[in-house]
Amino acid sequence: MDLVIGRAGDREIAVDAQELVTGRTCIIAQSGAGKSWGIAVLCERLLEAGVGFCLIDTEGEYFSLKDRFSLLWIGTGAGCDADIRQTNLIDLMQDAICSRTAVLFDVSEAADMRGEAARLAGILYDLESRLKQPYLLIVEEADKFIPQSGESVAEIEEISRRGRKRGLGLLVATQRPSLVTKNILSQCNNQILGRLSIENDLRAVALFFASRKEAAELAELEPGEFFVMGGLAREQVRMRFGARLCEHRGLTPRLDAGEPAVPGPCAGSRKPPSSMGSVPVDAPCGDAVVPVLIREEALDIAMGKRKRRFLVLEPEERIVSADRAYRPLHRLEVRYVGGLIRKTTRTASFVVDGETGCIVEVDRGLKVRPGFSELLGLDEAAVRIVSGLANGGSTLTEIEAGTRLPPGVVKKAVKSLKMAKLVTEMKTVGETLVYVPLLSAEAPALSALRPGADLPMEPLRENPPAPRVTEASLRTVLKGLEPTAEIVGFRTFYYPVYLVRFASERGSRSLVLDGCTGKELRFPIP
Ligand SMILES: Nc1ncnc2c1ncn2[C@@H]1O[C@H](COP(=O)(O)OP(=O)(O)OP(=O)(O)O)[C@@H](O)[C@H]1O
Repeated sequence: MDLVIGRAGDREIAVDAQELVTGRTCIIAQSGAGKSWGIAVLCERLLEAGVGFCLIDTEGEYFSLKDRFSLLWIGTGAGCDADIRQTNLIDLMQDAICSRTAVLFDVSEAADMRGEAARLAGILYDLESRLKQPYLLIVEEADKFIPQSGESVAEIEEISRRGRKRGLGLLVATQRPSLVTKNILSQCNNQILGRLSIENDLRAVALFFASRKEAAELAELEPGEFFVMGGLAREQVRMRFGARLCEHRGLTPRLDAGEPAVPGPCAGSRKPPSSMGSVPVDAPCGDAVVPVLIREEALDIAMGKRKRRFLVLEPEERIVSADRAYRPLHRLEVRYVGGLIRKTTRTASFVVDGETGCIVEVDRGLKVRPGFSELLGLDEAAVRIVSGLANGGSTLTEIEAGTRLPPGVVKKAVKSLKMAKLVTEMKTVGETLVYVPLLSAEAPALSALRPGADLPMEPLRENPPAPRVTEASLRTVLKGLEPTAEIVGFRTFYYPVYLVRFASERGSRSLVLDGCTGKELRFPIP
């Protein structure tokens, strides 16, 4: 039996249901790349075909399947069909296997997630040793249950080794293959692989590809796109999972750019107003992008970036610290009048680093562009002058003509720009001085700025640093660049980074690692 799960161009892509249900499959992709969507599509197709499965739901994100299908929801919350702590799981699972009923085993609020998963896997294995009915166990967030370092749930390992003969298949999903035990990954004869960009993770799935070059193609995939490989499909294929029949509850929470920032206990001043008393430690302090990298991996990367002693006289660096921190980022929405031929009202949405004023492009990680960093702290006139200076330089009178600013204002602004080392007098033409800009990067045009991707967010429950760059300082810079610019949306969120400090006999240095990709982020020193 074939199950149509998606498309490659105009071709429908189907997987072999027998292989899916009784084989060993891994579905791997970084956060936001469409794993839960893909798993839900697989579940919907299995439900349509009347094939039994049990899904260990760690986030409580699959219960919308009940909107359309009949399945059993075992969990702890209100509305569940059976309570995970009170039900007779052996009888329930026996009935489910025999009647090919799908079961949602929701451990999202269970006190002991691993314990519950172990109990379920043990019961399934024992029942199937006797019943031998095709049935599939789906394990979301496999790194929690079968980690590479630390103890695996033995019952799940056993299913991966000996389940097939009993008709009991295993599908494991993870966003971090490097953190899942190789014992199980290497047993997966079917693979559904989506976008990955962390080097360790690409290395961990390289075993499924003929060459490193092929594996590197994973970094190019779009959300929703996967390679289907192994025995599942007739040939290795790059495809996109199809539409969902039920609502997708794992939707990435969107930052609402238009909403004004609510000054919470941690926004702006870090001290809560006295009337609020002390803030509980776990009170949310804002929205933070979900980190991907764990500290051990950040340390590995830091070790690789250490300066090593090759010559006797070269200093050897030591790692002094590597700590996770949250960097404030501002998402701005700006309205302005633009257009070369016909002037119309336009909007630009973009993200600015709250420490330096750099523009950050948010994709799967951050890309840092100089942006406004050199212009912060200048007044509107100085910004207009330095960003408008011709490369070959301008005289004071030409600046006046170009900016339409009065002579006194131009003189004062040029003086402040000289002090900030952002302009210099290059030459004299007769008696007249010519000023040239010293900006290391051109200020970006508003029309060139992009909003970037929405990354998965969670509430931040620790005190983040207060941003140095304020809405008011950005407003001044934007007005200088484009007099019609108005900020119509401003929201601060937090991005995970690792701050690594090295020391040697010659001094110390620091670097910032992206907490989602592990890449080094080069921010200018404020
Ligand atoms: N095949 C698809 N078609 C349309 N939209 C998709 C598809 N796959 C993913 N998306 C979009 O991408 C978003 C993220 O997908 P999903 O929730 O499946 O990510 P994920 O890999 O499970 O992330 P995480 O591991 O953080 O839970 C979805 O909310 C949906 O909007």
